[in-house]
Amino acid sequence: MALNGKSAVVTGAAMGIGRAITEILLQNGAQVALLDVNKTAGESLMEELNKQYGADRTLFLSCNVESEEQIKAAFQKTAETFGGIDILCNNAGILNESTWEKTVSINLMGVIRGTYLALEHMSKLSGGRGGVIINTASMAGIGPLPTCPVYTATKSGVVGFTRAMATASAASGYGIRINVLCPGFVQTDLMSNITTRLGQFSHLADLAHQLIDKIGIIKVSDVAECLLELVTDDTKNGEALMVFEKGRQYVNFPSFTQ
Ligand SMILES: NC(=O)C1=CN([C@@H]2O[C@H](COP(=O)(O)OP(=O)(O)OC[C@H]3O[C@@H](n4cnc5c(N)ncnc54)[C@H](O)[C@@H]3O)[C@@H](O)[C@H]2O)C=CC1
Ligand SMILES: CCC(=O)/C=C/C=C\C[C@@H](O)/C=C/C=C/C=C\[C@@H](O)CCCC(=O)O
Repeated sequence: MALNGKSAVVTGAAMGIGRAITEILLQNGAQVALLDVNKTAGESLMEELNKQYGADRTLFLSCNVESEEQIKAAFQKTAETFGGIDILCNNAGILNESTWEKTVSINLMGVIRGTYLALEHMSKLSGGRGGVIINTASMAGIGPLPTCPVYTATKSGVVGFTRAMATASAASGYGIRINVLCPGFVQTDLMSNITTRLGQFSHLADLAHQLIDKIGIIKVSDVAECLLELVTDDTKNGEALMVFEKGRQYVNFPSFTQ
């Protein structure tokens, strides 16, 4: 998919990986709707991006991915402003084992909600022009983290949901490719004060730091470059792309029918 003139939606766009995804999409010619629950950060970033890329290329919409109503309204506004939706990046997520129900609500249910609502705008079966959906999971969705079991569960769920939806989309004729991004440890706010985020597993903080030291920490731009590959390579559907200090690697899952 060439990005010139395409319209994208990025959730959790105001900071971290979502900001990097937004910027690489803009750099490659797309128009981007930035959705985030943090209105202050989102509006500030939009003003910065308007100066760099032009006011007609970005739109900030305050949106909590836990709310069906807010996502629905944001997608409708995006479609009205940009003339449709071609790309969705379900990126918003948190890490907090103390508020594990909220972690599930945002990380997994938010991705499912965004994907299903996007079908109404993107699927060729409902008048859309097809496109691509990229869900941000984590390497924790492939190699479980004992320090944050619920976070791990949400990311494993995003991997499984994405792969199932990719097959469903191909079989249904939606015209939508669906892939999942699995970063390792990335230098963002989510990585700050890790111990406080581990809840009842905070006694495993030393193990957490050992894992981080072993796996290494990458930059948000490393993740954004992988997202660009999954968006632009039309052969990619149902793929899980890991990215960590050793580089990028597609996950080879077992096949039971070939
Ligand atoms: N930082 C890391 O090491 C890794 C992060 N990830 C995933 O990448 C995604 C982005 O994380 P980071 O950029 O690291 O975090 P971050 O904390 O820097 O940014 C997350 C963004 O999402 C927004 N957000 C949070 N809850 C929201 C909600 N309910 N509705 C809308 N927006 C919401 C925040 O306001 C923030 O702007 C998350 O899904 C995270 O699980 C995956 C692998 C590694
Ligand atoms: C481990 C400390 C912790 O809980 C912090 C997590 C912080 C960032 C978010 C998360 O998405 C990053 C995950 C990175 C995981 C990388 C490697 C694991 O899959 C290895 C699992 C253990 C193993 O297989 O040795």
